[in-house]
Amino acid sequence: MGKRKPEISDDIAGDETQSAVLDRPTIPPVDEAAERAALERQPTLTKPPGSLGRLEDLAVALAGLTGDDRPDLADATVVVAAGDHGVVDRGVSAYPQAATRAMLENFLNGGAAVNAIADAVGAETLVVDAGISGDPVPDALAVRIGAGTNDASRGPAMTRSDAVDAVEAGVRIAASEAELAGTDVVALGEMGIGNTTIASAVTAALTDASPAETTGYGTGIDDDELAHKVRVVEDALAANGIDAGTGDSTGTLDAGTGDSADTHDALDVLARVGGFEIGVLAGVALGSAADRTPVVVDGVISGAAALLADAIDPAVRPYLLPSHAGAEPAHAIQLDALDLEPLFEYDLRLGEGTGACLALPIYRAACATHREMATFADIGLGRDG
Ligand SMILES: Cc1cc2ncn([C@H]3O[C@H](COP(=O)(O)O)[C@@H](O)[C@H]3O)c2cc1C
Ligand SMILES: O=C(O)c1cccnc1
Repeated sequence: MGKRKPEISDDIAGDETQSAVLDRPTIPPVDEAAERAALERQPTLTKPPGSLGRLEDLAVALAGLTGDDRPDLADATVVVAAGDHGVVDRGVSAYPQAATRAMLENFLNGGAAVNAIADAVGAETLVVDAGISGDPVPDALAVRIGAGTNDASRGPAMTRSDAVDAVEAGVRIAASEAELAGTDVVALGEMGIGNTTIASAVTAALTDASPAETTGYGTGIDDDELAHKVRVVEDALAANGIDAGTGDSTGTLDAGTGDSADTHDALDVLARVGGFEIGVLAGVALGSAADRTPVVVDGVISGAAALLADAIDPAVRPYLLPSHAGAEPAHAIQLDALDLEPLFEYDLRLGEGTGACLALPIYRAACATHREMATFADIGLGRDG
């Protein structure tokens, strides 16, 4: 068919299956016995049945996924993964790329919004350099896949082996005693100028939504810039042989690399239109789920990571927990695709893990009521008095 190979890497569209190339542990199914025990405990607690609303459902779900019929989410960590994006060359953000590095340093100094919210809700912050441009930032956990990705609007953002490395780095962070192992709940956060463009492209590649439906204002561009950003997302899909808005792999060849993508292969999508921090967060989600640790999704970028994790292994799905409904249009599309009902809407459009951290007190309260409340038997009260 006269295809040319992608310029960046010949192995990017390799025919290995995802499970064959990714080194990661198996994700266990939900523990039905723990879930049943929690469900049976709920009506014994000193409140009219159902009166704690969704907190009751959350407690039962958390029992099933942690395998503990009285779950406790005492130790929480927000993982803030940073990466840079070549697509910023196309003028898609209101801010310069230098903001990624400056904010990474800000996270390490405790000065960002996510630091303040994590402190307020009692969560640790783990700052990860997944591949920002320039030199490594001292004190960040360095799993640098590269110094920023290539411009996805002109061809693959990274090689397939970079995509595998990014996801595996996240899996290792989840398994590491020094980092996430032993944490009761993980919140996903990120930083990377240009990454709402990338999240929009990933969402259009993995769902049936079009770039016009998945693309939003990000850090605050104007309407003309938004129209341009939509075109850049369209370019990214076209340059990578991804049919926009079909959620399907394409037979149509693009003008750019001449190679068609397999949108059923999440690693291929990550390689072509993704980012290093998004791959690392997908790996954190897969690795945490393998450990029965719930993973709270934040805004549109961690939402893209969650979509990728789910496409790599649908067994991750029960471990993904929603937080807020964000302002970026792709976010609602992602949550819908993952069947996640947001807990609240607070007009957040920041990322970093801020919304995911804000949700932690709700999840903790669901567990605390379930675990700590007295039963009707304890207080000697029956329905009939
Ligand atoms: C100072 C500052 C702090 C941030 N914290 C998160 N983001 C958010 O904005 C970026 C994505 O938006 P876009 O795609 O429009 O560049 C990401 O870094 C995201 O985490 C920030 C952005 C800025 C400028
Ligand atoms: O909704 C988000 O997560 C978001 C929006 C704008 C910029 N960064 C993140």
